[in-house]
Amino acid sequence: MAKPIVAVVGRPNVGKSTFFNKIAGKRIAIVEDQPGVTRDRIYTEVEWLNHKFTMIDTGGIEPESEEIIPAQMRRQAELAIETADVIVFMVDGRQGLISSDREIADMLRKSKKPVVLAVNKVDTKEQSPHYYDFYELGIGDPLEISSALGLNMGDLLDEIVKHFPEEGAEDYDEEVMKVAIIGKPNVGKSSIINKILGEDRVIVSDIAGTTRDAIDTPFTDGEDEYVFIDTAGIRRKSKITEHVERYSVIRSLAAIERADVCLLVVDAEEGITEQDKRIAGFSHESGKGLIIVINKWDLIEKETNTMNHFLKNIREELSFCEYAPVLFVSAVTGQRVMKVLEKIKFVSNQHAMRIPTGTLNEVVGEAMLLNQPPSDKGKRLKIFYATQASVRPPTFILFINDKELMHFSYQRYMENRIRENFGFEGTPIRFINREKAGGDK
Ligand SMILES: Nc1nc2c(ncn2[C@@H]2O[C@H](COP(=O)(O)OP(=O)(O)OP(=O)(O)O)[C@@H](O)[C@H]2O)c(=O)[nH]1
Ligand SMILES: Nc1nc2c(ncn2[C@@H]2O[C@H](COP(=O)(O)OP(=O)(O)OP(=O)(O)O)[C@@H](O)[C@H]2O)c(=O)[nH]1
Repeated sequence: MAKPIVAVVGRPNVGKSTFFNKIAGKRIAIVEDQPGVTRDRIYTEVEWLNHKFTMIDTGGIEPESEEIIPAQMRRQAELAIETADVIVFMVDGRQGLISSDREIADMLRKSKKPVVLAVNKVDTKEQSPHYYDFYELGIGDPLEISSALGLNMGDLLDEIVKHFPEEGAEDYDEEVMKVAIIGKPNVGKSSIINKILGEDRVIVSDIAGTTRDAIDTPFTDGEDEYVFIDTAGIRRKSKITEHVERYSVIRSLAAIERADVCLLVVDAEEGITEQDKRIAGFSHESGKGLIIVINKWDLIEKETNTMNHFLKNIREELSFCEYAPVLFVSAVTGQRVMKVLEKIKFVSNQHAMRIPTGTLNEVVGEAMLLNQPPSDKGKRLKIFYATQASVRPPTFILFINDKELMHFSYQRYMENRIRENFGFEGTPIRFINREKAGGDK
């Protein structure tokens, strides 16, 4: 099930960043510490009452000129409408209702997306003098909060999670391979899609009962069913160029959430950029399969080892996702483009692979014999038992004597042993360490 996305919108200065930081800084925000992952405050992972979701910050509007603000605000609201499952619309309880609030409210209402109206800067127990005015916006009951003081955050989060899609409300059948094609503008995403679709593949135009058909591209290849997620922006003929990098990253995040496998397309001439690292990092943290596609390979002058040099550089720049296969393609000449589909199918299978418990424990046991678990103050780490708890991504539970003794490097070693034995190419692997009660300590 795709993790829901929540976006916060509102005019400048109502307190969106303060709110975001409050939520992100709280204990409810879980951010795994993975070395090498570029992070900034475009998104944060939140867990509330057993609901996990991604909250995105559509970002500050540069107060360049009075005219530019409404246009940017509209763009922000549009982006939230396109990408989010629930929108938090924030207004200022001190300043009260102003015309640009109405303008955003109109857009949100028309979108029919669930919207939670947050009246911010209510720092005391007293109601905002403007409280009842906000009913005029036609978005239901306003909820008063103070982002600065962290008041009523729980009520707001309760309200947000109430609007999430039902568990199991999936867009597509289990066997459909959901693929997000991500990457910077102009790297050749649509050229690759068109090349793949151009060959003998059937584009399925009518998938009944989904609202997603306008933005996705489902197709079949023989028996195999695929869907390219959120291709509307990519395939649109006349494109509105996404000037703000943040917006294009947010769009990628939304596509990644809904996908199983991500195809990160990179321009060979440009190499890996900060933006590529950011979205690859998100794919990794979201536990998706990942394939790196170096496109425009026709433009590179090749000497001996050119490919190896590239590969080395990619591994350095994207060290946290060494598992991702790399393909060198040209959408223009068609070189190796058909390998892309093959790889998607392969990675999708790896992502969903299950290892029988017996076999897994043989490998874990052997790994412990080859390289003794670490010890501290005379106490040695013991792994009693391992089991694969879930797929997509493959997640292993290790029953151990003491969590303190499990070091990152040993976990890494275990991961490598598991990969050597079973593959898992293209997918991240997760471990959960669980102390075994009453175990032999
Ligand atoms: N009193 C009070 N002030 C707040 C509260 N939340 C935010 N502020 C203040 O409001 C101002 C604007 O807050 P920001 O979080 O930067 O607002 P924003 O909506 O992100 O603004 P942009 O980035 O310009 O879109 C800052 O001076 C905050 O300190 C609150 O709950 N109470
Ligand atoms: N030489 C060469 N040019 C390519 C290749 N793939 C794409 N291009 C060119 O690169 C430009 C951008 O290609 P698009 O497919 O539109 O890129 P995109 O990533 O979909 O771009 P956005 O939709 O803006 O994100 C076009 O002029 C393509 O003809 C390639 O493999 N080799």
